[in-house]
Amino acid sequence: MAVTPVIVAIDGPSGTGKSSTSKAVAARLGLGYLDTGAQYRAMTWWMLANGVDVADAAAVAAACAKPSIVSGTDPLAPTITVDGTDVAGPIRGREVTSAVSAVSAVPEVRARITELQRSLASETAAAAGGIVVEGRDIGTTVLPAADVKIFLTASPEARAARRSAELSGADAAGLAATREALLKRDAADSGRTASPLAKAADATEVDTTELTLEQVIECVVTLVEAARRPVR
Ligand SMILES: Nc1ncnc2c1ncn2[C@@H]1O[C@H](COP(=O)(O)OP(=O)(O)OP(=O)(O)O)[C@@H](O)[C@H]1O
Ligand SMILES: Nc1ccn([C@@H]2O[C@H](COP(=O)(O)O)[C@@H](O)[C@H]2O)c(=O)n1
Repeated sequence: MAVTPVIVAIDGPSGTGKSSTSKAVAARLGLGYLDTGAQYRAMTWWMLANGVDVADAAAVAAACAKPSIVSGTDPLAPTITVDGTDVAGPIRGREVTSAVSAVSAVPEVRARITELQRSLASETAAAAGGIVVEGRDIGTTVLPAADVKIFLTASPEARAARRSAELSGADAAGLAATREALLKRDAADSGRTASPLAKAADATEVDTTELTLEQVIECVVTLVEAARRPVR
């Protein structure tokens, strides 16, 4: 049975499992995948690489039209380039992670990246039969007409433990520091004026604290399959 393209928005705070879940759901259902956080990180990487003071919102706004940010939407091999350079590794570094909330709070940055996201989402959805887009404001602002909206949550302790597990040898002090850094970024992302991190009124909230990643993936796949409509 032919089905219409499905648009899936997955939002939530840091470390709730958005990327892992979105990639797996997209791969399982044969859909495209867009990591919008990677786009804000790529913009931040470019600002830092070009000596723009990320605390100066006017300077960030004046420069944000310059970089060419290109995202690949294959969930099995997502890519991100800036002016043709592969930045998938550098955008995960500590310097970018510390600066990204300041850059993403600038309205001109959001306007530019939101436009990129909308056009990529519609092109990819048409070509691949749908797309899973993950971020902070997808269900509220970027794609408010998405067919499925999910808001993932988890306790700060669970999120910090998951992040620390990625770093071998993380101790109790490291865990506490990771927890504080996650909460600081969430507070900045939720507190900004322009398109803050928020649950859309019509999103389904999934608390992943006590769930395995596989259980979260199953839950989202079930919601997406229920929303897919046959072509008339
Ligand atoms: N339900 C789960 N149970 C255990 N570990 C999980 C679960 N979901 C995700 N993880 C692990 O938690 C870590 C963070 O997950 P992920 O990167 O998907 O989160 P995120 O919400 O995309 O984070 P960020 O917003 O910071 O990019 C990863 O190591 C992932 O494997
Ligand atoms: N839709 C989005 C997605 C992300 N951000 C900002 O980017 C930061 C990094 O996101 P990760 O998912 O890679 O951790 C995030 O902290 C936000 O500042 C955003 O504003 N909107």
